[in-house]
Amino acid sequence: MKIAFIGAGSMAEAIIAGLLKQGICAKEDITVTNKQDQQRLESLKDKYGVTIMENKEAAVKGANVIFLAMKPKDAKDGIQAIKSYVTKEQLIVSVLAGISTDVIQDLFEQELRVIRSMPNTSAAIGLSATAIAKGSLATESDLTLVQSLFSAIGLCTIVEEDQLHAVTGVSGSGPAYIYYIAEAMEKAALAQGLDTEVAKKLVSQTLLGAAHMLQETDKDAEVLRREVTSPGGTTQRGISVLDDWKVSEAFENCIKGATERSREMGEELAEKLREMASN
Ligand SMILES: NC(=O)C1=CN([C@@H]2O[C@H](COP(=O)(O)OP(=O)(O)OC[C@H]3O[C@@H](n4cnc5c(N)ncnc54)[C@H](OP(=O)(O)O)[C@@H]3O)[C@@H](O)[C@H]2O)C=CC1
Ligand SMILES: O=C(O)[C@@H]1CCC=N1
Repeated sequence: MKIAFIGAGSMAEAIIAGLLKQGICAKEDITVTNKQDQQRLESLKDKYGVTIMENKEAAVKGANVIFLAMKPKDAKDGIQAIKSYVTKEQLIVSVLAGISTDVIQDLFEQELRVIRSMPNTSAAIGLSATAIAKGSLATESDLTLVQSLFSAIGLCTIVEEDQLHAVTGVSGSGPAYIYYIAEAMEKAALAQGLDTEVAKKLVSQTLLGAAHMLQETDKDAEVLRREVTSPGGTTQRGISVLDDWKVSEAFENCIKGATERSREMGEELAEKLREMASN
């Protein structure tokens, strides 16, 4: 299978790294293009051996699957640059946060099969949490194909398209929340007298162990939390501070805000297109 990436940023790299690491495709079968950053393309070529192209026609020609991996704000220009070379036989896979498959089809101005996805950057090590949804013209077999691609680089589940906004708020952005917690815990560990290296190791291993416990035991997060929390002990004191600072509510608002932002980004582009159509 030949895959073209339109956009060569962190998400494209994470998917490329994952696909190659898992042997899903050969480096010769991956073509990458971007807007202008030649140095970035060269570095992807050096690191992964993929083919890099400035010419957009050459980049998409012969690809079975075309990944749209530019920022949502660049979707219009990015699609504009390739749309006359894309054919109905090619499957479009979008990773664009917030942008609906209908809007993507409108931007291409042709009836294309589009699968919308929301992976995360842990794809780079085969641990993405991805959800996908199919556009109106995509088939069940398109969905199965894309699910198998993403399953090679982590977990991949199928959802209704509208749910991808919430998925973005939870697992698309999710790694950043966890890094935020890691940063905060490391900083706090230093304040309590631990060395930087020791703090980093303990924090990352604690996150890793807790994630494995969530996946490998049948226990809910709440049960696992209670098991750590001895009455009158250290954890209870720590958690009571988190409760006092309303950290749980903060997460509720964090994910709500990110979900809303995904909807807004989709609406901003749709509105722009409506304005252009009416002028
Ligand atoms: N980062 C993440 O954790 C996640 C991101 N996503 C989605 O992935 C997409 C990419 O995000 P991310 O990788 O972080 O973004 P980056 O900013 O890292 O990369 C964006 C890429 O798009 C390229 N680009 C911009 N305009 C065009 C154009 N007109 N034609 C071709 N390529 C273009 C840029 O090229 P140049 O450098 O030359 O301008 C750059 O290579 C976004 O839509 C985001 O919503 C989804 C899940 C997680
Ligand atoms: O922050 C963003 O908009 C993108 C989408 C999910 C993760 N990063």
